[in-house]
Parts: sequence; structure tokens; C-alpha cells
Amino acid sequence: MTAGSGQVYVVTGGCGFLGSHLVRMLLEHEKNISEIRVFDLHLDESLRTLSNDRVRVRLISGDISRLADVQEALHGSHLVIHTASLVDVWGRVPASKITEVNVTGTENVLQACKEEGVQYLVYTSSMEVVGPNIHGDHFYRGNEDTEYRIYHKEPYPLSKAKAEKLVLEANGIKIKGGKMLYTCSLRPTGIYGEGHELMKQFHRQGLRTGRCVFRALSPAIEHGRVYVGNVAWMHLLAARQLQIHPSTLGGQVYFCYDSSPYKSYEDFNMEFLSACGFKIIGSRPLVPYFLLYLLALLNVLLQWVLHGFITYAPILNPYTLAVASTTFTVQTDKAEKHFGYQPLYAWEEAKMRTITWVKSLEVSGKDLKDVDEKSNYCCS
Ligand SMILES: NC(=O)c1ccc[n+]([C@@H]2O[C@H](COP(=O)([O-])OP(=O)(O)OC[C@H]3O[C@@H](n4cnc5c(N)ncnc54)[C@H](O)[C@@H]3O)[C@@H](O)[C@H]2O)c1
Ligand SMILES: CC(C)[C@@H](O)CC[C@@H](C)[C@H]1CC[C@H]2[C@@H]3[C@H](O)C=C4C[C@@H](O)CC[C@]4(C)[C@H]3CC[C@]12C
Repeated sequence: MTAGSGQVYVVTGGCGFLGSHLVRMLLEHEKNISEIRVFDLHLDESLRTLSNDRVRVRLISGDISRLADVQEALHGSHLVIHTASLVDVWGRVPASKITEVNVTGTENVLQACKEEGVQYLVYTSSMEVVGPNIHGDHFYRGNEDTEYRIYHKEPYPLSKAKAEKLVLEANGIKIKGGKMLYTCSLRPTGIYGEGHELMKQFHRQGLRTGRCVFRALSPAIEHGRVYVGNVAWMHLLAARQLQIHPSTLGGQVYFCYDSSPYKSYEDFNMEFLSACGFKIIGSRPLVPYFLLYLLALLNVLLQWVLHGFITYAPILNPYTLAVASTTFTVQTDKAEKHFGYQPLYAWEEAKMRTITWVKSLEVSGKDLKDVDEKSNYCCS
């Protein structure tokens, strides 16, 4: 197939952690496309070099919260994978900005699909549209039909829930040209893998403490995690099958899952960090929960006091502590039943790929030597 004869896919947020893996996945495994439009507020020019004689990778700088930008990006396209979002549970950006990007941005994508006659939309939602809630209700090996006390107060999960509702309600609406729009929503649990910004923070934090991770969470609290390559693969398959079986996938939600083990958030991270000589200290939390909660409240107070001077947004706050302290694991085969999803990467390969990447942080981190020398390894 020569470039130009296939379909045009748009990936919003295509320069992000998941988005960039998705672009590479489409290039490698989707033979029906001739152009991938990477729509993002912050372009990663390295993606432009991925173009080949079959598929053109076209970078489009734009703001999802501006309808005109979205309309221009979608003009003449066949399918949209909408991953662009402000992923913030730390108070880095105002709630209004999160709503503007995640909700209004999604409204714009839907409006543009309608006006430009784009028939297919795959939305990247999140486990957080379900939970965990801040009441400590565990979601243990749940699926898309599991009853759960959903409670949203934080801007991010609220925005993802609102956006997902808009996407699902748009399934079946009439679009330009008299056709119908078909939509589905994928809900990843905590994504890990090459390029995960939070892992970089945990790695750097650990370097400052002599490659020691001080256990703060109970090892009994399990958090579902999914490898970024498998999330990208599920998006590709959903996009492909939504076109072939729109009545099956249209209006449906699917948890993203693979064979990554169920572990506490800290123990899961240690699967990778231990390969760099990190050690977790303590078989149980080293500090009582109430003390952690007081620290989290102190962080909120400091964020408030420093607001306007600096953006103080530490990892620990009452919300992230509540989420981290509540089991949320999924066990489902809905994506397999509906569109034949099987993880592309087994756990051992996902682990090896992530470890290789974490190890590369050791090589690339210019300040590592200073940090190691200053920290005087506490764990020999
Ligand atoms: N990281 C996770 O653990 C996780 C888990 C579940 C769901 N998700 C969802 O996956 C998607 C991707 O998340 P990620 O972790 O790759 O985040 P990310 O921040 O790495 O990627 C988001 C991308 O969206 C872009 N973006 C932000 N605001 C924009 C705007 N106004 N206009 C255009 N582009 C904009 C960013 O520049 C970035 O490239 C998000 O929808 C997120 O809610 C992430
Ligand atoms: C300071 C410690 C207690 C530390 O271990 C806290 C970990 C905490 C920052 C993370 C624990 C669970 C994470 C969330 C989860 O993986 C799913 C998410 C959904 C996604 O759409 C966005 C990211 C996140 C909210 C993710 C954020 C970090 C955690 C809360």
C-alpha cells in the first residue's frame, strides 16, 4: 500500500507517555493507515522522524480546549484516539484548567467528529472514573459490571468521569454526511513502562535516600498496574474492531489489563527499582497511617501557603494517600470477548523493558554521582 491510500488516524495527546507508545504501536502493527496525525500542546519533534514510506507521522501543535484547533486537526481524518488530558492529582494546575482540558477538550473532539464527519472515536478514560473512592472501599478483582460506591470530589477523576460519559452518550449520534459516530472508552489502571514520569520521580527520590525506599503502605493493599505497550495495543485493537463491529463495541467501556502481578504500589515499583540496587525498608509500614495523613495535610497547608510563589505539589497528599491505601484491581475478559484482546507483552517482557528503561535513567542522570556520593548508601 503506498502512502496516501490508507486511513488517517488522529492521536490527541500523541506526544505523551501513552500517546507516544500508541503512535509507535500504530506504525508497527496497523497496516490500514497512511497518516498518523499527532495532535498535542507540547510537540515531541522526535516523533516526526518515525515517518516511513508507508505512513506519514504529522505533528500538529494545538490545544484540545480550542475547538478550531481540533476541527483543523480532524479535517479529513477517519478515526480519533483521544488520549490528551491533564493528568494531575497533585494540585499542579487549577481545577478549572483540568476541566477545561479534560471535559471541554473532549466536548470539542466530539463536536469536531460531528462537524468533520469522523465516524470513530476511542477515548482513553481511567480506572479513576470508578475509583478507588476516598472511603476506603476496596475494588478487588472487579470488572466492568462490578457494583461500586463511586464518589468523585477531586478535579481529575471528576473530569475523566464527565468526559467518559460524554463520549459514551455520543455513540450513535448523526454526523456530517448522514453517518453515525461510534465511540468506546478504555479504562487503564495505573500504567507503567518506558517514559513513566512518576517512576522517574520515585527513582530520583530513592537516589536521595541512598537507594532506600521506606515502606509507607501496607503490602496487603493491591494496586492494578498495566504495561503501557499493552494499553497501546488495546487501543489499536479497539480502533480496528470498532470499525468492523460498531454495534458490539459502540458505547462500551473496557478496563485495560494484562498479566502484570497484583501487588502494593510500592512493591510493584520495586520490581523495577530493585534491579538498580534499590531496597525497600520494612516489611510493614514504617510510620502509622495517622502520621502519614498528618504529613499529607501538612503538604496541603504548604501548597496553600506557597501558592502564588511556587507550585508546591509533592507526591503525598490526602487524595493520593487514600488512593494508594485502597485496593483496586481488575479481573476481566470483556475486551477479549468483544474484540479479541490478548496482551501483546507478557509480564516478564514488560518487566524487562521497564527495567532496561529505569537503568537508562542511571546512565542519563547527570546528577546521579553527586546524589550517590552525598547519600552514602544506607543499604549496602
Ligand atoms: N498514566 C497513567 O497511569 C494513566 C492511567 C489511566 C489513564 N490514563 C489516561 O491516559 C491518557 C494519557 O495519560 P499519560 O499518562 O500518557 O499522560 P501524559 O501527560 O504523558 O500525556 C498527556 C498528553 O496530553 C497532552 N495535552 C495536555 N493538555 C493538552 C491540551 N490542552 N491540548 C492538547 N494536548 C494536551 C500533553 O501535552 C501530553 O502529551 C490520559 O487521558 C490519562 O487520563 C493514564
Ligand atoms: C507517597 C506514597 C504513599 C506513594 O507510594 C503514593 C503513591 C501514589 C502517588 C500513587 C498510588 C496510586 C497512583 C494512581 C493510580 O496508579 C491510578 C491513577 C489513574 C490515572 O488516570 C492517573 C494517575 C493515577 C491517579 C495514579 C497517581 C499516583 C498514585 C496515586
